Amino acid sequence: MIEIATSATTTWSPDSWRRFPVAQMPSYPDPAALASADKQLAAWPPLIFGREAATLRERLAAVSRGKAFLLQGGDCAESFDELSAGTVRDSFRVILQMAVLLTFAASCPVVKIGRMAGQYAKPRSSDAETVDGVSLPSYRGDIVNGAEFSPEARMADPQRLLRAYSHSAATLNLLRAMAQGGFADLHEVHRWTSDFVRHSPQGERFEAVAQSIEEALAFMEACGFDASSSPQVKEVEFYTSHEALHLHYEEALTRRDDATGRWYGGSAHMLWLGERTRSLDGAHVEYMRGIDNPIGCKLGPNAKPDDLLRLLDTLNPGNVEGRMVLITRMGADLLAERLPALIAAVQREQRSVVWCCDPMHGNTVTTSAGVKTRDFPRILAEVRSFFDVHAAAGSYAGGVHFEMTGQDVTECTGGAQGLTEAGLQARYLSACDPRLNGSQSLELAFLVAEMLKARRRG
Ligand SMILES: O=C[C@H](O)[C@H](O)COP(=O)(O)O
Ligand SMILES: C=C(OP(=O)(O)O)C(=O)O
Repeated sequence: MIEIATSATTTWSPDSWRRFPVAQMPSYPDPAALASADKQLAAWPPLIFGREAATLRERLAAVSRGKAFLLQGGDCAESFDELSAGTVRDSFRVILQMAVLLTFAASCPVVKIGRMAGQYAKPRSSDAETVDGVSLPSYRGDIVNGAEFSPEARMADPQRLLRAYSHSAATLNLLRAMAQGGFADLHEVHRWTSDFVRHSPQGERFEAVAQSIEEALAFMEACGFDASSSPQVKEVEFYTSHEALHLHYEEALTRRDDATGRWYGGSAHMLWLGERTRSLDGAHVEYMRGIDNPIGCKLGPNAKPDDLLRLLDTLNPGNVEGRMVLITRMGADLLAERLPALIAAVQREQRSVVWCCDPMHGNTVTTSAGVKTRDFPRILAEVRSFFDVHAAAGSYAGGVHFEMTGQDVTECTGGAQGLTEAGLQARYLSACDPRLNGSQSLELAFLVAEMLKARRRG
C-alpha cells in the first residue's frame, strides 16, 4: 500500500517535505553532487538569525493591526552576473525613497523588506522552452541553471546552490552596512536619488519631500532633539525575503534557535509560497509550516476561500499575529470580483493576517514581438482596486509588493517616462519577468502615498 503523507499525520522536520509531492523542482543529473552541495550548505552559517525573524514578525503584527504599512520590493530574479555594489545600492536607495514617501503620507512606520539576498529561484509555467524547433529546460533562476539558451547552460548544476549562498551573503553584507552604517541616515535623503531620476518630474517631486524632511530635522534639532545620534534617524531596519522554492537550499539553511528551541529558515527573514507551490498537500507547504519566520503566500485569482482557511490552519494554527502575509496578485480586471470572498472568509474566522498587494504578477502580457511586459496604468489600477476593496470590506490594506530595480531598465510600459512597446528593447535586462525601473517605482510610490494619505484623512 502506498502511504500518502499529509501535514496532519507527519511529524515535521527540516527534511519532512521530501515525503510530499514537490512542484517546480528541477531534475539534477547527478544526485550525489546535489547531496554534496546540500551538505556543504548545511555546514555553513545561516544568513540571518531567528531573533531577527521574530522581530520582523512583531513589525508585521503591527501591520496586521493597522498600525504600520509593509513595503516589499526587489528583483524578479537576482542574477549572479549582475551583482555589484551599484545594483544593490540602487535598489536599496529606491526602496528607501519609496518608504520615505509612504511614511510621510501615512504617518506610520513602514516595514521594509527586499526581494533581495536570495531571490534566485523561479517557478515557470512550462518545464521547457522551444526556440526555432529546439527544446531545452526552462531557465529556473541562477540557483538552478543559466539563462543562456544552450544545453550546457540549461543543465541544472548543484554548484549553483553554493554560489547562490555566497552571492546572498555578499548582498546581505552590503545591505546591513548600508542600513546601519550611515547610507540610510535621513540626513542623507538628498543623496538617494539616482542620476537618471534626478531631473525627471519624479526626481524633482522627491526633492521637495526631501527638503521638507531636512527642514523638519533642523527644526527638531533646534528644539533640542538630538536627531544626529538617534537610531530612528540614522539607521533603518531592512529585512530580506525570497520565494522558498528550492527546498534543498531552504532545508540546508534551516536552523534551531538556541534561545527558543524553535526552527527557522536561515536563508532570509521572510519566505513566501508562490502561486504555483501553495498546494496544501505539497512539499512547500510542509516545509513552511515548521519554520518560525513570517510566511508570505501568493494568492492568484483562482484562490478559494476554503483553501485559504485550510492553508492558514496548517501554516498558522495558533493564529499568531505577524506570521502570515497574504499577497494577492489577481490582475487589475479580476481583483474586485475575487478578493472580497477571501477577505470575508478571513474576517468571519477572525484570522490575523497582513493583506499585501502584488500588482505585477496578474498583469503580465506578451507583446506581438514576444516580449513579456506589464503596463504601468494596469499595475496602478490593481493597487487602487486593492485599496477600494479593503476599504469597502472594512479590512486593512496593509502593504504592497513590487518587482522593481533602481536601474534605468525598460521592461514595463507606461508611466511618466512614456515607455512604449517599441522602447522595451533598449535596456531590457530581466532574465524572467519585467520590473519597474527607479523612476516608475518612485512614481508608483507617490500614487500609493496619495492613497495612504486619503485613507488617513478618512
Ligand atoms: O515571476 C514569476 C514567474 O516565475 C514567472 O511569471 C513565470 O514566467 P513564465 O510564465 O514565463 O514561466
Ligand atoms: C513567482 C512569483 O510570483 P507568483 O508566485 O505570484 O507567480 C514571484 O513573485 O516571483
